[in-house]
Amino acid sequence: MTTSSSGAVGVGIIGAGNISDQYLTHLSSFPDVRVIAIGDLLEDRAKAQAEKYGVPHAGGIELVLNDPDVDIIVNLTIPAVHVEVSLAIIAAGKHVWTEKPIGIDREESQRLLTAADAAGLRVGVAPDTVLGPGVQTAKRAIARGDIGRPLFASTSFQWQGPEIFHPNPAFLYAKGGGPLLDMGPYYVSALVHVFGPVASVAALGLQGSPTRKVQVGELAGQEFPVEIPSTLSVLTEFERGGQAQSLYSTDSPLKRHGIVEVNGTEGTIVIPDPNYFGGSITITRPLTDVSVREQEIIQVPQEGVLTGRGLGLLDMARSIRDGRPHIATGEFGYHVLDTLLSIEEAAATHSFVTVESTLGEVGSLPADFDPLAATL
Ligand SMILES: NC(=O)C1=CN([C@@H]2O[C@H](COP(=O)(O)OP(=O)(O)OC[C@H]3O[C@@H](n4cnc5c(N)ncnc54)[C@H](OP(=O)(O)O)[C@@H]3O)[C@@H](O)[C@H]2O)C=CC1
Ligand SMILES: O=C1CO[C@H](CO)[C@@H](O)[C@@H]1O
Repeated sequence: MTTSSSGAVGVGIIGAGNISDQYLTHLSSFPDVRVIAIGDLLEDRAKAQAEKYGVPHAGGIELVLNDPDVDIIVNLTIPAVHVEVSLAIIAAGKHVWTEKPIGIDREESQRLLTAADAAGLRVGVAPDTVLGPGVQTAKRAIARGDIGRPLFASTSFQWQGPEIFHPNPAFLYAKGGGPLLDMGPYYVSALVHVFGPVASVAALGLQGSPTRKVQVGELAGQEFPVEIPSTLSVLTEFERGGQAQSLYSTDSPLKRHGIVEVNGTEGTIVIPDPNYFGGSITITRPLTDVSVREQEIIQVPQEGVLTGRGLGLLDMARSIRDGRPHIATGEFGYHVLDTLLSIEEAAATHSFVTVESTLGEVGSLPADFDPLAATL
């Protein structure tokens, strides 16, 4: 349970891998949180990150779980152990912020939500990129009616795959990974912010190659198995109306990703890449004078302070202190996972699959939310 009631909220991190640099960079710049401890199975890895970012305590995982000044623990482990590590965090009496996806199956993810509820602790789930000024400004514009009634979205994520930058990419092609489970959380979360919960999905999938090779780092040249479909074409229907067509592929030499376009009765809005916190937002309106074929592209000014990973945890930390709900809840993360697993099932069975979970209103971050202000 939380220990402090004023001042910065104490944060611990479990997992000192690739993405920990981004979290440490941004969390260190938010005055309302303080990273107190970092742990990893490889203690030296945690110690190196602690030294780089001035974190006072570093060592193994238990060190973070047992730190009395830590209120929230960030779970930056691989997806296959997300729930195991998150359950240990709850058992230690701390709130969890976990990287995506919340877990790799429904049953274990529900177990986490039940345990957190029983303990009166919170679960927050990445991605928090969709809380950034990019997606949130676009969401506000759509809610204002700037494109009329939203009808359908197109999203696209295609490239040759994360092994070109990640030194240990096997988990990104294992169960719980792939373009769908690894990158789908960004696109599905953005769509759910705009359209609300998903009702049903249909999909086709394929696997470009049964094995892949590490391209960079010490393991370069090592072959690893591909356990998931590496290309999926998806149709999505939303509960409150609206549809989407989405492509997820790591089988394409042509890099074209970060595409999220929402078409409405009065315009099309282009939303920035949901893997990032901000970017260009534009609206294109129907031609009124059909003799002029040049379409005007209207730039929508991005509102809010641009930061990075850790923003959702900050919203959760402030919400805990204020006694209000945070935005990136465990239930939201569960609905996203449920949707992604339903897509996998739809591809495997060549059918439409009903998404069983649902959500109430999805909260928005106010335009004046300032991560860099000290408010606690
Ligand atoms: N890399 C990226 O660009 C991004 C990654 N993410 C997400 O962040 C998470 C971590 O990814 P990333 O940092 O890239 O991965 P890394 O492989 O770099 O790091 C994974 C971490 O998980 C730890 N780990 C592995 N197995 C276990 C276990 N059984 N128990 C406890 N810890 C374990 C590793 O420990 P050890 O040091 O001992 O190997 C390491 O600290 C994933 O959920 C990913 O989806 C999110 C956004 C971007
Ligand atoms: O979440 C993520 C963000 O983007 C990367 C690719 O560019 C992914 O591989 C990673 O897991």
